[in-house]
Amino acid sequence: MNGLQAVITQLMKEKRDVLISILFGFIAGIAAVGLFSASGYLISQAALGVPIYALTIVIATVKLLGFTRAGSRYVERLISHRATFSMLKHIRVHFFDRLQQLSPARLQRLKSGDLLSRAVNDVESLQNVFLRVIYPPIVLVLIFFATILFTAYFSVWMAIWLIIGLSLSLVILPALFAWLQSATDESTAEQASALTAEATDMLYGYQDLTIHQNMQARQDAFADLNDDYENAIARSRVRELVHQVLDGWVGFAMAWGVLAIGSYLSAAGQFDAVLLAMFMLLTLTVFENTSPMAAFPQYFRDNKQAADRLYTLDQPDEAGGNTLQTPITHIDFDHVTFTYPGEERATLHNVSLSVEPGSKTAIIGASGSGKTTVLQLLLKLEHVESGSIQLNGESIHTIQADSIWDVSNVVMQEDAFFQGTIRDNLLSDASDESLNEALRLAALDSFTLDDPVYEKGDNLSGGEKQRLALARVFLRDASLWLLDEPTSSLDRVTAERVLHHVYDRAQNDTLILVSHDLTGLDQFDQIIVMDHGEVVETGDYDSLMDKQGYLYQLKQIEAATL
Ligand SMILES: Nc1ncnc2c1ncn2[C@@H]1O[C@H](COP(=O)(O)OP(=O)(O)OP(=O)(O)O)[C@@H](O)[C@H]1O
Repeated sequence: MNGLQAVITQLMKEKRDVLISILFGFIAGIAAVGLFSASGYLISQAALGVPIYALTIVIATVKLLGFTRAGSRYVERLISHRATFSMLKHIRVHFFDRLQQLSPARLQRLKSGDLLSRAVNDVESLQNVFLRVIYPPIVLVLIFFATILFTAYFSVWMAIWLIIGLSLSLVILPALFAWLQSATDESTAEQASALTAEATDMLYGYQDLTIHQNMQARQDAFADLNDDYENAIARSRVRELVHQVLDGWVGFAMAWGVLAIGSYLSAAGQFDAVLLAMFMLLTLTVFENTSPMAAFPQYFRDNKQAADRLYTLDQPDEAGGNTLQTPITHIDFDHVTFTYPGEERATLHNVSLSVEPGSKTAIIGASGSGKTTVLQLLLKLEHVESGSIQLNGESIHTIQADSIWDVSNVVMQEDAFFQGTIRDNLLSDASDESLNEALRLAALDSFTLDDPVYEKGDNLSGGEKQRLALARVFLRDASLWLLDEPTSSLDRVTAERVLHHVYDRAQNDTLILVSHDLTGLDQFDQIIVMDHGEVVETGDYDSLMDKQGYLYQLKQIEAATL
């Protein structure tokens, strides 16, 4: 299902309102046509000196049509806007529902500004889907259809002439302008989104941009984007105006044509000349209704793109799978190759490794060698491209991601912190006593549970954030520990103290630690050395040192630089 179809599905939840507004839109439009036609007839008859009492019915009809037009227009506006706002509510609920189901990796990849733009601008712009894209052509076709039937009763030639005008106004001009638009520039929705993403980036990076004296360059880039956006809006408005003017000309040409056909036919005795004014005004009024079509191509395109952008999130992530019934014991990577979406270069090549139950594994290697990526694949934050990962002998594809998270104690390099208190950020409903104990184990005993935490943990140091993340895992009761450089910002004494507690708690559990630190590796059952996305060495500390391979060389370099 494409985006627009998905939006229409949400709109159809308000089917009753949609049908009522189309009905009243039609009544209002046809009443206007009737009003002006009857007025034209009245003028002709009055000019011919017909006594006023003979025109009472026509005068009453004109008045009635006037009231009908105003009343129907009011009902149509009320109901069509109610349908639109209800549709927006359904779209918002659906969007946030979908957002919650996205995998963290996919959510991470959406730039925050872009996401904001989808949630606000794209949803807002979809208010035009019914009011400016679906509703006008339907109502216009109905009005034209009724008018042409009425006209055909008096003159087939005039009806054919109106059909030509209808095709011009409803099909040819909108198609021409839609084509012109698609040939010239990208949609304003995309430009608005780029602008919001840039503004969000500038806001978040304000401090760094100022320190690195790069603010001016970013402001210039922002101003350029803003200019592009304003120019795109201006261009689309100009196109809309030109379309409107051409549409008006079509209306006038049609009215003159009707006059010419009517005059010719009445000279030939096939048409009553007293009806000429009526058909002139009928034509002018019916074509006046086509003015919303001038904005149709722009709205159609922008709404289609907004709907597509919003509903790309509807493409499901990999299907759920089974729940893990037992804690993870065996972990096996078999010739795993992985490339991040959108990247050309593979990050992991042919990685094979095995982790035994209850063992302690260290993954070491140069920065960028793919250590974190191994953990991300293991946590199903990213999906394996070729090769396989087996947990307890079962393919990771068939296991639900949250059932892996359930049995894991995870500290990643950048954990998220929230505005609130230390207690809130421990993400646990354990007793205060347990929370304080976790803080103590993480060497954060100088903090109280009620100490404030700012947005994104801005009032915490790098090391405090790491310790808070460790305190979170001390509060969990999982048997697989996945720690990605959990103490890299801590001084050596504090790091050793905290890690001591980790090893103590993980005594009988399986632990994988990603680290740059080459000290203490002899405590591990297995060391995996990675380089450029490959596993270059695996073994325990003594065997790797005896082998005098990568680890040995790294130790030599470390010794030489100390
Ligand atoms: N989300 C991402 N999108 C694209 N490329 C990525 C992404 N995350 C990491 N990479 C790239 O993948 C490679 C491996 O990254 P990874 O974080 O796994 O390395 P690492 O060994 O953990 O590095 P470090 O020790 O510096 O944390 C790097 O070249 C990095 O640029």
